[in-house]
Amino acid sequence: MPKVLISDKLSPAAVQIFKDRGIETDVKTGLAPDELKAIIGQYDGLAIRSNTKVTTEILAAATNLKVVGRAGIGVDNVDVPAATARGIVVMNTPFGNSITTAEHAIAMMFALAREIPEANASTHAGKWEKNRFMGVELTGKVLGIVGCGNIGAIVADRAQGLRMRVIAYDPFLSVERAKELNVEKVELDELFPRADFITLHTPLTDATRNIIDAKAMAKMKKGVRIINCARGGLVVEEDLLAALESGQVAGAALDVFKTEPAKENALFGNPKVVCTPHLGASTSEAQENVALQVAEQMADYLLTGAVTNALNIPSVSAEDAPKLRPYMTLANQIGSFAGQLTETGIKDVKIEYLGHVASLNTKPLTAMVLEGLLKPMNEAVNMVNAPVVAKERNIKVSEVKSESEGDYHTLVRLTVTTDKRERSVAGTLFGGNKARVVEIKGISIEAELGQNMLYVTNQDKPGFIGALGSLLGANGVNIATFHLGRSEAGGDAILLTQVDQPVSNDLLEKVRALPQVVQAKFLTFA
Ligand SMILES: NC(=O)C1=CN([C@@H]2O[C@H](COP(=O)(O)OP(=O)(O)OC[C@H]3O[C@@H](n4cnc5c(N)ncnc54)[C@H](O)[C@@H]3O)[C@@H](O)[C@H]2O)C=CC1
Ligand SMILES: O=C(O)CCC(=O)C(=O)O
Repeated sequence: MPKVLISDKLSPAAVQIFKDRGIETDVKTGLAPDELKAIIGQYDGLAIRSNTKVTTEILAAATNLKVVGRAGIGVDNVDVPAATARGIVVMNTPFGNSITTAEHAIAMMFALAREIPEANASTHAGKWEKNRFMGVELTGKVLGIVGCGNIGAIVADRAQGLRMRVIAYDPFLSVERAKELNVEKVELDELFPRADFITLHTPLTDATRNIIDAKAMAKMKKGVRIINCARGGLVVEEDLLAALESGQVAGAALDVFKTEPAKENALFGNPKVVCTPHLGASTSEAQENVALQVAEQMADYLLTGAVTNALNIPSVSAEDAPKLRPYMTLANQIGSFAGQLTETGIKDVKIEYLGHVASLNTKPLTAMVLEGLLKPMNEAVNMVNAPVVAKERNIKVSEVKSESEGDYHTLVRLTVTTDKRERSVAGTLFGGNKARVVEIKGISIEAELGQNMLYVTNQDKPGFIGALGSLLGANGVNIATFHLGRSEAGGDAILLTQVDQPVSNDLLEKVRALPQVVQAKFLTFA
């Protein structure tokens, strides 16, 4: 039974889902990194929010971990490349808290415009400072959105409801989408001087880190107000403090900070700064959504292999998973077949998807082919890290897809080019779900790959089959199935036989010594 650790505060709905699906679940929040490191090895899944830092060290200790599920959007607290390298799926819940976070940004904008937190504190203190607080109206003001994805788009919609004019900077926002959202797509240098309010909704990446620094703030309209409900690292906090002090920036509302939990910060105590402790996603609705979603997604992956909202592996929906499953076996087998025969560096991998298979999502199948191909060279390879391992080894991987059928209704052909040769193997599904190899090196054959297989290439000459059968029999190896193919009478021939016992190296040498044999190899399949 898979075991999951929930290491951040998640709605109890998540525990219930794991339990209902037969997954043992421990909830241990507030663990120090060393405490997490000490226990993570026991778990197949780790469900987190933003507190837990899933670092390289934690991942190195996570010897059984298969999936990290982020109940939320940003995964900057997870070392995704390190997880990928270890074959661990990282998934998030990309929509569950977007409305809630957009609402928080709007709330922060109001709080800034009307100085609500300061006015609140002053009134509670019995000061009745009616003349101290003079706000600004939002109607007719320009809102500049930096990052117009899911949350940015909801903010745009709500701001338009408030009769604001919305402009957006997002290099990946298409002109059509901008039109649909009724926002004006602009460059960052145009947004800065035009916006009365600027709200940030990008992920934290190398391109967005410190996007709001002294230089950027100098380009802004004097008296601009800045809202950050995305990530602390987007804003240079010292530069913001200076701009607040000079009056260039009239106010800032921050839900996120460079260092979190933010117990100390130079901006704290500044009356122009409104702060919340990373509450963007904190509504009961959003937390219920993300907890349910992450638990379902993790359970699906651990129990069925279905992948949803993964950041480092192609998604396979629960609906597609059963259709793809027999192809996954086939893809892995042909990959493994070629991998076990490959003894020199691979330069190029071509995977052809022909007929019915071409109509499916082939990305996971390519990952499975690569897993099979690379595993003989690297035991730690799996479907998640295989494409990365291939890239690291400078292996060029290409897919060719054609839905038109040839001799087979559906066919997957793998061609591997090494420094020395090109090798190809192709397979199909019989009866809709039985994987069969139907072509090796362009020679037709029809074979089911069992656990122990002997593969021989030979010259098509009389006497070979009898000699091989006698040799195997004399060495206590029983033949279970026997498949032959040849290019032409008397030409190149191949033999693939399933045997009930493993073939020892000594016996392989004897097979290789038979006069007609060119190559003999013992292959194993899961
Ligand atoms: N405060 C909180 O509690 C929460 C914060 N977040 C943060 O909000 C961020 C945005 O979330 P979503 O809108 O759901 O993500 P999203 O992926 O839908 O949108 C992000 C947008 O940023 C754009 N972008 C990427 N690089 C950019 C760049 N260099 N300059 C300008 N735009 C760029 C993308 O094209 C995309 O449209 C998350 O990455 C997360 O860090 C999300 C949820 C809750
Ligand atoms: O889980 C949380 O409270 C933070 C949410 C968040 O920052 C995100 O989803 O990116």
